[in-house]
Amino acid sequence: MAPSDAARTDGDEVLLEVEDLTTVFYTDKETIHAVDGVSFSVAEGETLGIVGESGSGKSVTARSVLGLVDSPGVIESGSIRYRGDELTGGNWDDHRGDLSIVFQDPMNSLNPVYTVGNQIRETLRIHQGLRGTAAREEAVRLLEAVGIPDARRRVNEYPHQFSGGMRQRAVIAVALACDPDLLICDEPTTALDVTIQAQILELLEDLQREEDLAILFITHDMGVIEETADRVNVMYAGEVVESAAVDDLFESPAHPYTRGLLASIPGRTAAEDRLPTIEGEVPTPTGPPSDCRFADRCPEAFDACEDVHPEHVDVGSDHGVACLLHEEAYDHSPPVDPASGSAAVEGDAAADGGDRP
Ligand SMILES: Nc1ncnc2c1ncn2[C@@H]1O[C@H](COP(=O)(O)OP(=O)(O)OP(=O)(O)O)[C@@H](O)[C@H]1O
Ligand code: NI
Repeated sequence: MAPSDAARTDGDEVLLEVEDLTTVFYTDKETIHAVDGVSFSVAEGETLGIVGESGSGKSVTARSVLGLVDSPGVIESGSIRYRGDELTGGNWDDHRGDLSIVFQDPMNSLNPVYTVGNQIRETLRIHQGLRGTAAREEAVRLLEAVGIPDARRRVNEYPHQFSGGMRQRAVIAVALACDPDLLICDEPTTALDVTIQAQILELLEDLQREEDLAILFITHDMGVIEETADRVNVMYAGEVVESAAVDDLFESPAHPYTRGLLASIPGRTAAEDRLPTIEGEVPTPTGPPSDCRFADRCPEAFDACEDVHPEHVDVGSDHGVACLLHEEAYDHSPPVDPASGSAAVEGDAAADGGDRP
């Protein structure tokens, strides 16, 4: 049994299971381990967030899951299973419509020379075999479902006649036309202004409920994670460095990188005019890891962090972290055993012989 099976406690069926996924780009200059030993699973109807700075491997993870990694990239090892079926090795075609993706830039996802309705109907034809009136009606229904007013008229318009927010809604309608069980959203709101962003997030939430979708939600924004995700993977330089339920992660972040990302959310720190940011940037992972890839930016790093690659350890129920601060052999944190901690305080108080009134 895979560790992720054992860790899952709810009754929902596991839809997507990624295990030890490694995706490598062999460029002329270097070998980039863009995704390096990543494991996670998504249950039916769940939203799993993937968060991390630019270059951490979020999009390559998404493209790997969809079988869209192109040369010079290859899925080097690992397993991607959809409802138990292995997808790696070229078996994506059996599940093409089951997984669907919404990218960041709606203008690149829509073809400017076809009407929005045309593009939805084409997807309906390929993935659901719908044609003629049935396809036309379903296209209108989908545009209504994603909140486009006057859908019956607008279905005949071209992408450039839509505003940015409406275009992203149209892209989501195209993605839904596959009738997917899992929707992968790769920074779907990053190109939109804040108000529109909030509306799209709300739409995704509604759709998830109504269409019983699981969502893999990719963003660099912890604030968006808080609003959308049930569970979250924090990625850094190709690796998942922490994973937990969202509430858990926000209450007790275990990785210094996670704490850094959380500190950059507006409103969570006292000095709101100058948000703390993590100095430096994500390194390009050019070989198998021999250290903690975050060590040189980490405020809590110690010597061993430069020589030892941290393994995932459990720090709570369904809460894992890869950081030497949490490996016993390298324990640099103060004693955490609450029982012995309180016993020591009582002992001291008794020995002091009544300092307190
Ligand atoms: N086609 C490619 N050829 C070579 N390297 C690539 C290619 N695509 C991605 N990479 C590398 O893989 C690593 C991860 O990239 P990825 O796009 O997944 O990051 P990301 O987390 O999605 O970042 P962003 O927030 O900027 O979208 C980066 O080092 C990137 O340079
Ligand atoms: Ni990306």
